Amino acid sequence: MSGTSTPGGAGPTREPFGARLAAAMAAHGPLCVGIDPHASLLDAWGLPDDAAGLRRFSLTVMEAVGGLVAAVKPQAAFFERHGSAGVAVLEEVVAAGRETGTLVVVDAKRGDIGSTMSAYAEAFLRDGSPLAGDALTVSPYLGFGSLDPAVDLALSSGRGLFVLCLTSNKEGHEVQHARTDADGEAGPTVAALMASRAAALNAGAQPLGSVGLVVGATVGDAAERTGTDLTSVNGPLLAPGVGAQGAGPAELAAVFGSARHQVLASSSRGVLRAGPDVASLRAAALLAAQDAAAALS
Ligand SMILES: O=c1ccn([C@@H]2O[C@H](COP(=O)(O)O)[C@@H](O)[C@H]2O)c(=O)[nH]1
Repeated sequence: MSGTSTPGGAGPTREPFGARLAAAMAAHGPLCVGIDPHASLLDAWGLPDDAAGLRRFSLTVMEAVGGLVAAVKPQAAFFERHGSAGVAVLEEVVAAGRETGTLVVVDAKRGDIGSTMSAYAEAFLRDGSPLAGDALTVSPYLGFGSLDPAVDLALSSGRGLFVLCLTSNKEGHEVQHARTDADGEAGPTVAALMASRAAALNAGAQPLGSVGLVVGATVGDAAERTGTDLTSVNGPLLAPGVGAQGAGPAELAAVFGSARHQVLASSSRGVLRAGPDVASLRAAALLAAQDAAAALS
């Protein structure tokens, strides 16, 4: 992560995440490459399913796409399944993002009661923590307010959040399309409420706020059906589901409509299957970035 020291040694300062992401998307296109070292991908790359294989895989992806795309998104689960040695590799990926000037969204989907959320925030959003990238995915299903410690630390450290809103999986609607209760009356849907909470935090930010949402590229007309106003969020929209989950340029354009300029499309397996050859990975990432840019322009 880029940062400069403030005069007087008050610690690093950096542009807000929303501004840094907008600049990265303008420079490299609206693509995030997911780093999801599935056991099957390690095998396909001729690597062992252990921490050494994980490290070779992840650093090869960083060699291929570092400095080339707007962001990378390591999926924490695939690192955690290798224990502490895997978490150490995740730390190396975060450091490689910083060194190559590529934004790192740590996809850990953390969410808990506020007192515990503070500890997650310190792990993933605090200056000096080896797991702190540029942004973190968080789950608001203990209530949006339970995320306050993460919101506070993200905003004060120039980092960002992506709050789950309309996820790409087929089961998400059970929770996200449900109606909330507002003083005994049917209130907005859960997704619409999450979006309005993010919008409140991003009010007035230019060019984009730092509290984004996760909205899958696979969700069709769900934003419209749930009354979720994506444009008013004034923050980035992380759109997984591109590639392996079946979404492509047509789906990106249809799902996001007038909010398309806020979108950071995300593809993991769709790019990673081109490996282990670095040039092939790079070509796959560039093609995905061009497709996303054309769909979202
Ligand atoms: O709604 C969501 C939220 C997160 N994800 C994550 O994105 C990647 C998708 O990987 P692909 O290989 O491109 O399918 C993965 O890490 C998911 O956990 C999501 O898919 N949907």
